[in-house]
Amino acid sequence: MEQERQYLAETVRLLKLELERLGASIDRTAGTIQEHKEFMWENWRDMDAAEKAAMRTEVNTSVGVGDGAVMVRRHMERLLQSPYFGRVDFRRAEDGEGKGHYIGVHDFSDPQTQEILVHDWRAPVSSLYYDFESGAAHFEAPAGTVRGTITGKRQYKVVGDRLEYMFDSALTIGDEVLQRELSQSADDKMKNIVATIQREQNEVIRNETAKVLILQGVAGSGKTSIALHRVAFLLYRFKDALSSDNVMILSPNKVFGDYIANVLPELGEEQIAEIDFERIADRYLAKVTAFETFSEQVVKLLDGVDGAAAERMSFKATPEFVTLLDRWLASRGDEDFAARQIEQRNKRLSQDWVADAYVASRGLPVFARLDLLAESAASRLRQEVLDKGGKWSAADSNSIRKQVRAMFPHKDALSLYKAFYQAPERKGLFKPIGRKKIEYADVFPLVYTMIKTSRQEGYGRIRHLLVDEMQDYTPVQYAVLRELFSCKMTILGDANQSVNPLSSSSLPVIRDIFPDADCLELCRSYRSTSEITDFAQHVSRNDKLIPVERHGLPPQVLAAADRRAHDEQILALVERHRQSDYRSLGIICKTVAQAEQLHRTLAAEGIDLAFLDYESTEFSAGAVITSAHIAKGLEFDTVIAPHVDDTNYATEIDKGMLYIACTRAMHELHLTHVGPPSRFLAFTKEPDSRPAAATPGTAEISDRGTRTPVC
Ligand SMILES: Nc1ncnc2c1ncn2[C@@H]1O[C@H](COP(=O)(O)OP(=O)(O)OP(=O)(O)O)[C@@H](O)[C@H]1O
Repeated sequence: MEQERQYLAETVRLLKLELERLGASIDRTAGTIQEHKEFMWENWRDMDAAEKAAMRTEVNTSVGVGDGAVMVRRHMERLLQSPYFGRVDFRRAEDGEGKGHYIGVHDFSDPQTQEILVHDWRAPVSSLYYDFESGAAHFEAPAGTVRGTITGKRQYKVVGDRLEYMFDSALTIGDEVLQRELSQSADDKMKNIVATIQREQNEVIRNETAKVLILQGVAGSGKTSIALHRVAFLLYRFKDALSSDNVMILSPNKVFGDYIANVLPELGEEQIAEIDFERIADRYLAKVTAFETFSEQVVKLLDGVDGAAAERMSFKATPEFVTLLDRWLASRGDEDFAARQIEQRNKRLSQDWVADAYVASRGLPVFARLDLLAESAASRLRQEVLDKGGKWSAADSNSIRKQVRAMFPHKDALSLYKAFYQAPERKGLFKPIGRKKIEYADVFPLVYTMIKTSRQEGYGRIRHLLVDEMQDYTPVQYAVLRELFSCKMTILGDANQSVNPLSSSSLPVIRDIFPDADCLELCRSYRSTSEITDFAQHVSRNDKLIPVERHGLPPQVLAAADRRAHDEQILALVERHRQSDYRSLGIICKTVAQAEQLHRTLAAEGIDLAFLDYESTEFSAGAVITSAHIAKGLEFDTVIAPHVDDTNYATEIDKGMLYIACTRAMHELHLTHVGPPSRFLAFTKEPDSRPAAATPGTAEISDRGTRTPVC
């Protein structure tokens, strides 16, 4: 113990010294930059081009050095908050040398001796901590595999220079610390989990080779956390080739983007850019057509769609649809183009010349071929006219472009896409909303048509794309992603949490789209108490799910005589939450409209709640009211699911929403209804299937390691 205290005290002392040194060095660099700038302002006129260029380079170099030092200072400051969280004692087989390796969020070495005092959790040696129990172990160092024996593993909770507790854990990363972490109140934003990453999660984080990695994980298995830790790992591992500017996350909505925004900065990395499918659609369709959004489609679905609309959605949500559209588009260029003579200012290009010129560009998208043909025809005729002393104007080139366009019956990608539905077997499967707006189901088929028929700029600078909520995207959306992002991808989601069963993708379908992908699965669920997980499992069963044992109050399903009594019940639950130690509360309704109405009712009673709808961009901590769709990916200490009446939750889509709402709860779940409860809660009336009552607030800790209480 004394040894541990000394190690911590020495590490903190050196960290503080290093911070001071860095501060002074940053000040000096800032001074140098300022001097250079002043010199430049004063002497700019007298400097020649070479001197100016040299000066600029010098300033840029100083700025680069300063930025680097600022970044290291940030890391040191972060380490000072908690210098390390783990230690692994490893004896190398090669020379029998044994050493304790301390692990924290960043590397830190003694500036004098260069001895590593803390290893970054992403460093090769740190994988020992996550991947092995006591006994034989190995890790991949740059020079090759290092083999040896783990003689001990220890976990710490260090705050500043105080050792709050530590555990010796011979086996996996101790349940004790994990239990403590999971029992805590939800943070305002998603937090990092470096201290308790589990082995199966580490495998996902440290996979360096997959071009595409598909991660299927049950609700609460840490998919999103793990994907963000994976980004941090890749940025560390490939720091020379990859920067945060090259990584992007495709997230379901802006609220979710805000919720996860802290994880990478907490891990010492810059935030990565975020995008959603709506922004992609907007980028390509803004000047083409108005379109229904995903959220509008969800609202429509929850209100109930007719059979024809369901058929249109399902048809466009299959891999076969992509193949069909692809084939049809590929043959348009040859089958629908009719070469004709071009004539301008009494000069002609024969039909054969046109046909040959068009054939020469085979392989390019059809509208690019037409543009190329028009350009070469105009250039040729222009030359002939000018050679004879004539004049050529922009109007002549335009006229040629028109003549060429007239050889292809489709004006643009939209009319081409509409023509796809003129085939008798597809009649009625395209139905615009009014005259100018297309349904959501047509949005990505149209974007795909645009990409396949004309040159479109993609996202070339992105080298790694994270795709969250993979089950909510259709094969044609993946086809669009493949065209726009020719980079590595981490694709994650849960087939059990689809928002729209009519147009979602199952794991096998996604696997077929990326046949070379590495597929990994996370089955342990960490978020909720065993009682809540068991309850949610009765709503929608997933046999693969393994709950992490942690106990709390059984979920309550509360009946109310009428609407007024129902709202009073919610008021009482909100009050109860206020009196508790829990911080965050999510009131999760089926739809945004229901959330809005209840928000108004509760506001009239003086309850202050943050209302999140599709326009919201920020995740507010504390008490929130929203819909299940928007709550996807979020979590709360306490969840209240109002109006779980059978009329409200009756369809498969409703069931999905109920499951999402229940699985957002970490510690407490309450459901309220008027009239008969939803059919999906019928199990609550069968005594045998109810989760066993547990003592509130007790956490079942399986005692794997020896506990050394400190302080
Ligand atoms: N190894 C771990 N140590 C501590 N906490 C963990 C660990 N793994 C996951 N968690 C916690 O479990 C919760 C769920 O994580 P996350 O939101 O990443 O899961 P998810 O699989 O994306 O969930 P969902 O699909 O249900 O939205 C978070 O509170 C996260 O901090």
